[in-house]
Amino acid sequence: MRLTNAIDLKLKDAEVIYYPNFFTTKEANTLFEALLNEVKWQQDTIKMFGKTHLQPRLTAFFANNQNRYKYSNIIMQPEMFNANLSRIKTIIENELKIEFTSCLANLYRTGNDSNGWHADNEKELGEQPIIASVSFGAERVFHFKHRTDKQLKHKLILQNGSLLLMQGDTQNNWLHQIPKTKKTIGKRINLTFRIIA
Ligand SMILES: O=C(O)CCC(=O)C(=O)O
Ligand SMILES: [Fe+2]
Repeated sequence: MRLTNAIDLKLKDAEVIYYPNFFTTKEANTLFEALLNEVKWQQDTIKMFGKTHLQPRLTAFFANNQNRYKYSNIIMQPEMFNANLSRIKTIIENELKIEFTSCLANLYRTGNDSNGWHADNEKELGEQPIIASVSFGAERVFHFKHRTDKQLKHKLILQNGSLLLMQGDTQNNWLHQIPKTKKTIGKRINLTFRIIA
């Protein structure tokens, strides 16, 4: 049921599948409210090109091991998964038949919050990172661009309750971002489940 209406994006040199109805709207709305209130959302300072900035969104990091996650010069120490995050993790694992260790959570407070062009290709994610990315709350546009073939771009809307699975060589060949938008929109929570060895 959860994997119905799957859309294979058929991106070149990548494996990206979008599951628009992974969670029902009712489940997604309930989880959105719960996570909004129970997660200790933080705004970290990142260092890029020698300058420090506040990240343009709030984040939190969870894992079932002690492994830290390092990116953009920040080191995130994991917290334990709470009950809702554990339930979400188990549902995803049972459907995808993949086990995850960690989850980086993002809260986009308004359209002015964003996530700049990047790939999730840190060494600790392995050579072909598998990332299962769940969205709750307001819809946001997600952009892909190929690293070397500049013609190749793709846009999709990440709907409330959807799951985006990125695997294979996706992170090696493509970058992704959540751009800012001038539209007045509500909050969005994104959970990216990862395997961090
Ligand atoms: O918010 C999203 O959908 C993307 C999050 C993301 O790319 C990340 O946390 O690495
Ligand atoms: Fe990412």
